[in-house]
Amino acid sequence: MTSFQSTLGEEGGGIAEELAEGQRAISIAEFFEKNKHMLGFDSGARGLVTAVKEAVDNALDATEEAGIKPDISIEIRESGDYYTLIVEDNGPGITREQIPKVFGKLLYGSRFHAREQSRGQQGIGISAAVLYSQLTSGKPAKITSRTQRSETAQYFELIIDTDTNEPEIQVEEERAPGESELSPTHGTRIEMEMEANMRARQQLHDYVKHTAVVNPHARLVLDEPGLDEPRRYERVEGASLPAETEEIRPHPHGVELGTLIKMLNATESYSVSGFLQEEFTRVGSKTADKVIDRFRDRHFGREMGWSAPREPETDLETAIEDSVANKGAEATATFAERVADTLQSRERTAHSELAGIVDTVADDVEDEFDANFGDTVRENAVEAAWAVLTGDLDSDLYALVDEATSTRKDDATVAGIAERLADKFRDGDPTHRATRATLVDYVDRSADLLVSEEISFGETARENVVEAVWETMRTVPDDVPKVREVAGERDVASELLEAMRETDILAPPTNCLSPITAELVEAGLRKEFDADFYAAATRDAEVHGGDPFIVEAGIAYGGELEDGTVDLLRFANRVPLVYQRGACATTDVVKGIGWRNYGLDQPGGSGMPNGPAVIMIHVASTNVPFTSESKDAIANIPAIEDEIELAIREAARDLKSYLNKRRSMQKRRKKQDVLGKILPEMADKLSEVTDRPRPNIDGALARIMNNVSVEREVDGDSVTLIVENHSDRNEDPEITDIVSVEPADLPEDASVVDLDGEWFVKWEPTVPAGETVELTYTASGDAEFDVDVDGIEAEKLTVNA
Ligand SMILES: Nc1ncnc2c1ncn2[C@@H]1O[C@H](COP(=O)(O)OP(=O)(O)OP(=O)(O)O)[C@@H](O)[C@H]1O
Repeated sequence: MTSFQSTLGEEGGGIAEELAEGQRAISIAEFFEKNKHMLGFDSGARGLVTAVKEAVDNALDATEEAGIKPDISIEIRESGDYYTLIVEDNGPGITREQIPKVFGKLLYGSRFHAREQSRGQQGIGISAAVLYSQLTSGKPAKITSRTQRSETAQYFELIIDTDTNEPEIQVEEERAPGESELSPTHGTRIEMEMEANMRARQQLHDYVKHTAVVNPHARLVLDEPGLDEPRRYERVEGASLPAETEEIRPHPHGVELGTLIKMLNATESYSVSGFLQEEFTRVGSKTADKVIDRFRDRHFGREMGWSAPREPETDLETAIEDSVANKGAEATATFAERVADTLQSRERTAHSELAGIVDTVADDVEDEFDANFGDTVRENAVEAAWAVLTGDLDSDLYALVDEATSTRKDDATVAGIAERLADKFRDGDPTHRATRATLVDYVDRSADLLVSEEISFGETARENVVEAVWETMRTVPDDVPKVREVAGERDVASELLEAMRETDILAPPTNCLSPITAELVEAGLRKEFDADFYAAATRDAEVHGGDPFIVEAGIAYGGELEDGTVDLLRFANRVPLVYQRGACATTDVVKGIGWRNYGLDQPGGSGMPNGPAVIMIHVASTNVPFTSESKDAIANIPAIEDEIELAIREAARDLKSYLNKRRSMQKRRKKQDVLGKILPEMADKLSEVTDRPRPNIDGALARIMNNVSVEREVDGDSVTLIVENHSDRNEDPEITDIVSVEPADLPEDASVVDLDGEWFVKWEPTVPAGETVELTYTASGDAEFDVDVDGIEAEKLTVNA
C-alpha cells in the first residue's frame, strides 16, 4: 500500500471526495510539456531536427499558399551551452493579432479543418518547438513577421503559459524595415534558443536534402556550426510552384458514424437528399437518389413481389370484381379486367405496386364511367388481388430457390425450403416486406427446420437463396425520414451510413492534392542520386476516411549508389520522414514484397532487400494518418498500404526488366569475350592443321553473335561504311563518321556539320534484318576517320572501322 493509499479515507471520510480535491483539468500545453517525445522532442539532437522541420514545413506551406516561390534560410548558431535556431521565409507573413496564437498556443492553426493537402495538419508543430525551447533554455521565442501589405514588421518575444495554453507576451514592438532583422520585404522569422546538440547532423542534412528533392521550386540555405560556407540547395531552373490545391468536402465513402451524426446535426438541409448533395463531394441528385434507395432498403426493408397465376386467368378478375360493390356492372367489370390484365402482364407485383396500379385504373374508370371509386373500394380491391397473388407462394419460391442452388440439391430439398420460406412470408409482414437481415433469418430458419442427416443446406446455399430472393424484392416508395429524425436516432443514421458506403460513387476530385508526379519524382532522384537506372510511378487517387490520397514511388539503381541494404526515402505531403522508419507502413510494405522476383537480393525472401538502390515513396493526402503527433511514420491503414504496394510494384517492374536486360547483356558480353579470344586461335590452328592460308574471320564474330557490324572500306578517295545486320529485327542505328578532311559526294540522306576542322557526317539508315546497307562518300587526301554508332547496345554491336 502506498503512503497515499494509507492516508486516504483515514477519518472515515469518502475516498471519492478526497480524490476529487486533487482532480483538475489538464491543459494541452501541460500535457505535452510532460510528453514532449510524442511531438518528436525526445532529445537535444532530435529536438533540433524536429524544430527545423516544423519551421521549414510551415514556411513552405505559407509561401506556396501565397503563390510565392519559397526562399528559406535555416541558421543554427552555438550560444554557449545552447543552440539558437533561426528560420526565415519570404512568405505572406502573419498578422499582429495571429502571431501570439500561432506561436504561443498549442492546437491553433489554419489546416486542421481543411480537406486540402498541406504539410501542417494539427496546429501543434511550431508552438511545440516554442514550448521545447522555453522548457530547455528558459528563453522566450523571438518572432518577426511582416505582411505583404504592411510597411512595418511586428516583433514579439513570447512564451507559452502551460497552465492555460495561452501565449504570454513579454515584448511587443512595431519595427520599421531598417530596424527589423527580417531580410525579405515580407515573411516570417522565428528565433528559438534550446538545449541541443549536433549529433543528429546526418538526419538534419537528410531532411533538408530530401526536402530539396521533392520541392524543386524552393531555394533552401542551411548554415550550421563548423561550416565554412552555408549549404545551398538551389531551386531547379524553371520549376514552378506545385499545382494549387482546393479544399474539398468529405467523400461519402470515408466518414465515420460519429462524424455523420455531427454533420447531420450541423447541416441546414431539411431532406436527406439535400444534405447529401450539400455536404459531400461527388453527390448530385442522381447519386443522392441511389443512396436514398439503399437507405430505404435498410430502413423499411424491401417488398416481395409475386406473379399473377397464369391459369385460370379468370380467378384474379373474378376476385377483384367480387370485392367491388355497388359501382355499376360495366364500371366494375372494366375495372376488374384492367387491373387483372395489368397484373397478368407483369412478371411480379409487390404490394405497393399493386396499390399504385389499382389507383391508376380506378382514376381512369372514374373518369370514363362517371363513377366514384373511393378509398374503401380501392382497399378492398387491393386486398382481393393480393390474396390471389399470394395464393401460391410455394411454387413461385420453388423456382427461385431451384435456380439459386446447385443441381445437386434434390427436388424434395428445394421444395422443402420453398415451402418453409413461403410460411415465413405468410406469417410475417402482411405486405411481405422484409429487411435483408429478416430475410437471412427466414432462410436460416427454413433451412434449419429442414436439415437432417440426409439433407444438408450449407452457408453458400443459404447465401445464394438470400441473394436471389433479395434481388427479386423491390425497393419501397416510402419517404425516408428527414435529417432531424436521422440525426436523433443512432441506428437510423447508421442505416444511412451503410447506404452511403454501399453506393458506387465517383472517387473524390484530386484538385485538393498535389502529387509530385512521376516525372518529377524521377527528376528529383536524378538530381540527388547518381544511378544507372531510374523509374517512377504515380497512382490514381483513392479514398480513406473521406480523405483522398495518392501514392507515388520511385526507384534508383546502380551507378554510384552503395551496395548493402536498400535505402528507403519516405515522404508525406512532400515532407521527408526522418525518424521511426521501423514503425512506418511504407517500411512494412517494402519488407513484405518478394524482391527476388524483381531482381534484388532479399535474404530469407522477406525483409528489406539488398542492392545498390534507393526506393522512394510519397503519400499525399488531405489527412495523412500518422502513427503519432510527431508525424514520423504512416499508420498501417490497409487501403493506403495496398496503394503503396501497387506503386512500388509498378516501378519495380521497370527495374526488373532493366535488370533482366542487363543480365542478358552481361552474358552476351562474356560470350563475345570468349569468342573474340577463341576465333583467331581456331583460325590459326586450322591453317596449321590443313596447311592452308589462315581463313578470313572478319565479320565472323558479328555473324555468330547476331550483331550489327560496321566496317570501313577505303578505296582511294572513296570511303564506304558497310553496315550488316545479322540480327532478326530491323535496326535503326545513328552512325556518325568524324573525318579530318572535308567530305564530298555525300548522298542525300547524310547530313554534315563542320566543327573546327572536323567534319561530322551523320546517317540514320534503317537496316532490315539480315541485310546490308552501304554508306559511301569521298574524302580526298590523307584523311583520318573515327566512327561513332548510337541506337544499338554496345553488346550487340561490332565495329571494325
Ligand atoms: N511561417 C509562417 N508563415 C505564415 N503562417 C504561418 C507560418 N508558420 C505558421 N503559420 C500559421 O500558423 C498555423 C500553426 O502552425 P503550426 O506549425 O503550429 O501547425 P500546422 O502547421 O497547422 O500543423 P502541424 O502541427 O501538423 O505542423 C499554421 O496552420 C499557419 O496558419
